[in-house]
Amino acid sequence: MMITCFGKSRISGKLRKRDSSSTSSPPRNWTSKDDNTEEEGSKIIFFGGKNHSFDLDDLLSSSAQVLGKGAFGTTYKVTMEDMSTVVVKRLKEVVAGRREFEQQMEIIGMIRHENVAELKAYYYSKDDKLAVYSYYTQGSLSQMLHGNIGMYDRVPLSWDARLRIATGAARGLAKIHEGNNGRLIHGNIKSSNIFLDSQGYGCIGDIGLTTIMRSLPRRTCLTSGYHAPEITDTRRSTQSSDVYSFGVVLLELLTGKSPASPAVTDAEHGGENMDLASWIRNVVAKDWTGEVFDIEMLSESGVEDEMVEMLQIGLACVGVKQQERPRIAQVVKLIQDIRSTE
Ligand SMILES: Nc1ncnc2c1ncn2[C@@H]1O[C@H](COP(=O)(O)OP(=O)(O)OP(=O)(O)O)[C@@H](O)[C@H]1O
Repeated sequence: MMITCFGKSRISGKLRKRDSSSTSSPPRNWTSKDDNTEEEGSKIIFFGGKNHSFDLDDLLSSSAQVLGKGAFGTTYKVTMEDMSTVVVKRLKEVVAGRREFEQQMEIIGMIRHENVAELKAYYYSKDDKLAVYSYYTQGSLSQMLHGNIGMYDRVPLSWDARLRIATGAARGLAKIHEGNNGRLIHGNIKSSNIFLDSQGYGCIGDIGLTTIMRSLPRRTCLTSGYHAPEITDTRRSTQSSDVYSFGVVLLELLTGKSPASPAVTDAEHGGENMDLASWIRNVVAKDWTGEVFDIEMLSESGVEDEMVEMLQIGLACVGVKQQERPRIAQVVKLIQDIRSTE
């Protein structure tokens, strides 16, 4: 194995062939030791200086647990021998060639911000594409808002906690939009891609994959509740469509409702399912604003004005006309102004 250190090390190594049975949940070694398929020129690329706590062999021989399967592949929590933990995303449906894939990863790898999940390393071979991220122990915002219902009690999220999550996530997205000379987009902002740091601020994960992956089916976009109405090809997402998706997350934080959930119905339209943004526009137009907020926060006193301010920011973000949506830097400022101490 050859290691060269130029701030970012390139380590040549072998990636054992993908193991299609690696989707079981119990911790296990996720590649088979005796499968030594090697592809010439394939190497794992690390970011962030030469002090890596693991290399490719460590990664491949570690226990992995499936965290979930998303549109872009399977996500594993990998625990190394030294007990450090990373998240490895095994990407499927990559449509970019090696060069475009590497260029995109280089752009993402440059982003270092406390509210953005760090891309630690990536790997590209004909059969396998991996992205390695830092692991967030507290799970995603989606799990916090909607998880584990019926199994055991969720910890309710206070308004303060939600405000912090929104503040951090907005800062993270603003940093992402500064990437690639101000042209970088995320393309898949949603609550399962937002995590919490140790102080409870939101952090954005899964950066920059959308443009190198196959476009999501139109139906998925229509039913997810997160995609801006103008998006017909997710590879052509824009910063403005990111702002729309971020607005949906704000509305999700305020209402506690999942944008993809059929629980969002409109009685006046015969109980028809409608997306979260449309439902809230409807309710607000009828001047029933107070009724949209998550009942979990109803017992908190003196916060309704702040929630109404956030609702206005969310509604501006989910504007149907792209040109009327604010830029994310403006959204950061508006959210910070809700409470000047944040
Ligand atoms: N860095 C991370 N730390 C902790 N949990 C993570 C991390 N990245 C992803 N997860 C969790 O792993 C699970 C699977 O994630 P994955 O990204 O594959 O799917 P998704 O978020 O549901 O959909 P999509 O592929 O569209 O992003 C989700 O519950 C997600 O919140």
